Amino acid sequence: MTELEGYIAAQEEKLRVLKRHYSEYAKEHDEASQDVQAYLSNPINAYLLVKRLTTDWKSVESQMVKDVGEGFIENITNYRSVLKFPTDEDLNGAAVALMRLQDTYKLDTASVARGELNGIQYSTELSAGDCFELGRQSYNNGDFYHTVLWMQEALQRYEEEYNKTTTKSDILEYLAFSTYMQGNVRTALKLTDELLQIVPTHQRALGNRDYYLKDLESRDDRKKGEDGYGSLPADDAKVVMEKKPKTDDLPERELYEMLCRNEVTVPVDIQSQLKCRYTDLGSPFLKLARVKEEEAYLKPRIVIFHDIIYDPEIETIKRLAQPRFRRATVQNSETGELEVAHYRISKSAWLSDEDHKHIHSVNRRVEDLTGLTMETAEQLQVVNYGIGGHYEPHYDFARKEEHNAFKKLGTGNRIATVLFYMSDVPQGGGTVFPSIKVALWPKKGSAAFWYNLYKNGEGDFKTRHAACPVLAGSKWVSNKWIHEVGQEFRRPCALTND
Ligand SMILES: O=C(O)CCC(=O)C(=O)O
Ligand SMILES: [Fe+2]
Repeated sequence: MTELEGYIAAQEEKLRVLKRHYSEYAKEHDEASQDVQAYLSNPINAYLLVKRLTTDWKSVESQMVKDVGEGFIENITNYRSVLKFPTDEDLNGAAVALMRLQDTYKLDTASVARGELNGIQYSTELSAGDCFELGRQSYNNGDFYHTVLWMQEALQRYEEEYNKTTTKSDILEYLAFSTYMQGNVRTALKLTDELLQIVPTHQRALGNRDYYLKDLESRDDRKKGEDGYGSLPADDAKVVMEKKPKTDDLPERELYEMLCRNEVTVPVDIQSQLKCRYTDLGSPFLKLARVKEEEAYLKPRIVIFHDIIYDPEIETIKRLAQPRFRRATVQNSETGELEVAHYRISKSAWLSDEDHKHIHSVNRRVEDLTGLTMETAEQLQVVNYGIGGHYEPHYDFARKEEHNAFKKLGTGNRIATVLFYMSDVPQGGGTVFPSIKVALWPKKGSAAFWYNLYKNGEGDFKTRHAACPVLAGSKWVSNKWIHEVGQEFRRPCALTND
């Protein structure tokens, strides 16, 4: 901002000098043109005219070519090497996050454009240009469903805008083609005609119009029993249509999203069996400091410990994690390699006992709560989800077919998970278990605990869970993943699941 302000001031100064020169020229020109002969017969005028067209004019020219931006651009470039500016990829990520929120929480486009999320007014409105950019990002991702929604919104806002922030022809071009890709040829044709009324020579629109007309004809022919499918125009052929929603994961997906919207709850007959209690969990250490334990489900047993991690500890964890944050990764089930994935969007870092006495206390507490050894546990994983951050349904344990998972560690599979909530989340951000219809809502200071494996070592598929997208606020959690090795006497194994 400082550089831009400085640049504007320098540019204004340049224009001020040029304007002063101009008005001098204009004044003299007016006077001279009344009677050129008389004007030039005055030797002083003659001298001044020559001067104005030589040294003075050189100064005007040099002012005109002077690049006042150079120094400011240089400063901005220097800043960029120190401050990390967002990239085009970040812009795309932010747009995708908005679409994810829109889908998961069933937000209608007009409300989002008004800056309203689930009835709560958060931000300023989006301009037609802002909506257009969201549409354009969706288009570049091959997501024509959202392109149509956002281009329609852009169009509506464009009509109402006094200071136009985009052009109608640009909106129409994207809207028409995406409408076609969504399978609506007639509307695409209508929109293209509208575009051609504004820009009659628009080459792509003319080409698309012919194409849509042929497509319509061939559809009519097909109806008459003839064959032939249209193909895409060459320059658009690379865009592959993504159908929404994907059908293969529909049931779980649907449940997951419904749980995130708090539309599903645990069946009443199960709910009625759930208890909460103060307990020492059989730990001598907790005898004098019993914990608040609340059951969230029985098979598998999922419990919440309330007020189990303290604010000073949370502050330490956040402070230590922040500089170490990297984009969260997931393990490729075939290669065992860690990689970034669209289905897990967050930042994460690992903290160990040695990092701070608070980390040691937290780990010790996990041991007391669970009765399991921390000898083979992973370090504490700190995770921060921003707006739209999420983790789609997954298991914490490795499946049999994942041969490379956890092998290097030599500590067996992830027997149990303790998930600490280190922030409240104003909207969204639940931890949900689709197959048992459980939703846990983050509450600063509490923790969830469950076994991922049965006593016979088999994975419990009902523990499949997800972190819902954060709709408002920032979500902080810590994972403590406990492993099998060393638990032989603490959680003796059994021959069967139950
Ligand atoms: O953040 C959550 O609510 C769940 C996180 C989770 O499942 C994981 O990190 O494995
Ligand atoms: Fe998980």
